[in-house]
Amino acid sequence: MRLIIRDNGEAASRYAANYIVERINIFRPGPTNPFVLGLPTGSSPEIVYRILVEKHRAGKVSFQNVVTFNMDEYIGLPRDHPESYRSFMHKHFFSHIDINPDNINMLDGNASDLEAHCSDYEAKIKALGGINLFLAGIGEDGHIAFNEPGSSLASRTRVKTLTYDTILANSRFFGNDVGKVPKMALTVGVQTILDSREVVALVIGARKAIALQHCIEQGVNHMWTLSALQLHPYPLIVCDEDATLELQVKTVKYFKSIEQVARSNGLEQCLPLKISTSHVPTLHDTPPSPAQTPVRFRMRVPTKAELFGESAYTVESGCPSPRLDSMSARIKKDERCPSPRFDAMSSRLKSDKADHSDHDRAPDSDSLWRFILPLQLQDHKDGHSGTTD
Ligand SMILES: N[C@@H]1[C@@H](O)[C@H](O)[C@@H](COP(=O)(O)O)O[C@@H]1O
Repeated sequence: MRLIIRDNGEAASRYAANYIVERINIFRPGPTNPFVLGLPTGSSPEIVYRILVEKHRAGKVSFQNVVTFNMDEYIGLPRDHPESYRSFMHKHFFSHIDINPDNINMLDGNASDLEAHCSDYEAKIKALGGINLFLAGIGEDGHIAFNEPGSSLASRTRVKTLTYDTILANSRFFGNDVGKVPKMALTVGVQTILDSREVVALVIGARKAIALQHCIEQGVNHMWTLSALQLHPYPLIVCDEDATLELQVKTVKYFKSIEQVARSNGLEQCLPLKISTSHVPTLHDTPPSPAQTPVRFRMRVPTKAELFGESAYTVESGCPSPRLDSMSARIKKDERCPSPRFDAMSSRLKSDKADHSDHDRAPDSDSLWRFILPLQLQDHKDGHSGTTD
């Protein structure tokens, strides 16, 4: 996960726009090799579109060989309604750039067969070889596109009923009249987004802070579908300071330090020039051998000694591999916290072996099995089959 934090929405949007321009230009798209770009709507990406248009006018980028797929569209709203996402895209972006109209793909919320339309949309993305970069927008409830809380993380383009939260949030575009906001929409699925080679999510404003916190500091959860980005190999979140309000200080500092350290080493936080696969790795994949990995992806992994210094190792007899010690072993005994909890825990650990540092050691495999086996036996006794509902 890469998190880029900028002072305000304008600066965050500029970063995202520059990033998109760079990715298109590096790709060098042509008529038979188009760059496939996923696009959002909403107030957040408006500045990105403005900057992309400026860059296009300045001759910095062409969209002639770019094919676009929009994320979502309301169902039942007339195509030319000012709040349809089709109108939004033409107003803010398509009518100002050199894109070939045939290369614009938008979901049609008035299609006669919505389900067939959604399958065709997926098929078209696939036929083009997948999406190179999906610029994603998120909602206050953590939805990505219109994948509302509870959406399957394996979902694809489909019909979706909007939550009351989303209807309420979007009523600002409909004269604050909740009754005028469509209750259903078409949206690409979470898996459609995860299949893209890169995802850049734009998170602007304090009202998105809780969603960002769930996405970054908590686990993957279908109630915050943005969090599915944790499963993507190249997710980039670009946000403003306000959106970080619910993050821990150490989280913000860490992500800022990643960017600073990379830059001080002459690197930007950027990806390999071309990402050649849209396959999202799973735990079942066999990792490629170094010989199979193209040179441009190969990175030398620093040794533990380089990262932590030699003193951070303890070598135990009978265990030839060096092992990192724990923080507590580096604190002198008389500086250790004398709290009853610490004492109770350490005395329980001490009972196994006299040496006080024992609790820093990983349990040997025998003791692990002693712990795991009774649980497994218990499972069988209770008739657990190991399957889930
Ligand atoms: N379906 C759209 C989303 O695709 C978009 O990301 C979101 C954010 O909108 P805003 O940027 O106005 O908060 O709005 C709607 O809910």
